[in-house]
Amino acid sequence: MTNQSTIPVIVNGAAGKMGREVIKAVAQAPDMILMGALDTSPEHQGKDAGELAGLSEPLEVPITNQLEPMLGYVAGERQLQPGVMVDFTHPDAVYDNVRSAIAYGIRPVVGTTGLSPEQLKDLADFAEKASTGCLIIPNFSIGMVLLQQAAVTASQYFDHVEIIELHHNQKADAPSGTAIQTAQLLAEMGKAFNPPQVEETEKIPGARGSLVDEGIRIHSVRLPGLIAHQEVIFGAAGQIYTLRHDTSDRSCYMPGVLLAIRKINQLKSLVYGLEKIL
Ligand SMILES: NC(=O)C1=CN([C@@H]2O[C@H](COP(=O)(O)OP(=O)(O)OC[C@H]3O[C@@H](n4cnc5c(N)ncnc54)[C@H](OP(=O)(O)O)[C@@H]3O)[C@@H](O)[C@H]2O)C=CC1
Ligand SMILES: O=C(O)C1=N[C@H](C(=O)O)C[C@H](O)C1
Repeated sequence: MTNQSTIPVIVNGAAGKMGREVIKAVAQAPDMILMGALDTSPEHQGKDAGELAGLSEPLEVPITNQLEPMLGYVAGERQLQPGVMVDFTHPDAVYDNVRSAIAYGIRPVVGTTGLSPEQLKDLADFAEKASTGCLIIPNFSIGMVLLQQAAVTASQYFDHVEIIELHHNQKADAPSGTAIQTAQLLAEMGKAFNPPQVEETEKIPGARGSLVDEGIRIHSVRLPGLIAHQEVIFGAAGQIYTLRHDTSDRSCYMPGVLLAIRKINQLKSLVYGLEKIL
């Protein structure tokens, strides 16, 4: 049953690991309706999004790869709230998807990682000009927001820190979007970390991980059996302080995704990070 406060949602990447979770969460949300399910994978075209997501009843929403007609269809719906596109696709696709959605007046809620700083800046300019909300959220779990807050606090007292992120081996991008965001948050503290203690030589390139903001290093592990995990390790004379977040099920991201869908119509520009809308 829909009414004027119902939010129409398109899920992009609907056949993927995250897309299927989002389909289930949206289908169960009383204030949302799934209006479109997009995915480019040929083997899933035409399948019912609900059945693919493991729901007991079909949602009568077939998977399609036709992004622009879908955006136009939802943009033309005048009896409901403005449309939202949730994107969990691929680092190579997300930039174009977001531009297209904004061009149609559909608000993007983006979980896909791997956007470059230049792409992020360009999308921020585009959203600003269109006066359209756009949420880019590297990690939708509350546990990661809390870990990052604890890391920012610890960084006031520790000068040495390294980040290890561990993920399943189907992940396309490295380092993870979350690790990059964590390093950025620490870098915003305005100090240089890890002052060199000796002259280091990497005997094998990459042995010391990737050097990102303000001297912070990120190490990426990819293994079957993992889902998504991150450690931020602070060191000082005689002590180690380790923060760790582990996910055991992708449902952990759904409260954050639903919150973003509900909040995005209050925004008129691009906002980066779940912590900004909590
Ligand atoms: N922000 C967060 O909290 C989280 C973010 N992520 C991120 O979300 C993204 C997706 O992750 P995950 O679900 O695990 O990945 P999957 O590979 O399981 O799913 C992605 C799906 O998108 C499809 N796809 C690829 N390109 C397009 C396109 N142009 N248009 C529509 N569909 C497309 C893929 O099809 P095919 O397989 O045929 O390529 C696949 O079905 C990653 O960037 C990941 O890092 C993941 C978890 C949490
Ligand atoms: O690919 C994943 O799985 C995840 N990707 C995001 C990232 O790159 O940070 C979020 C989470 O780590 C899971």
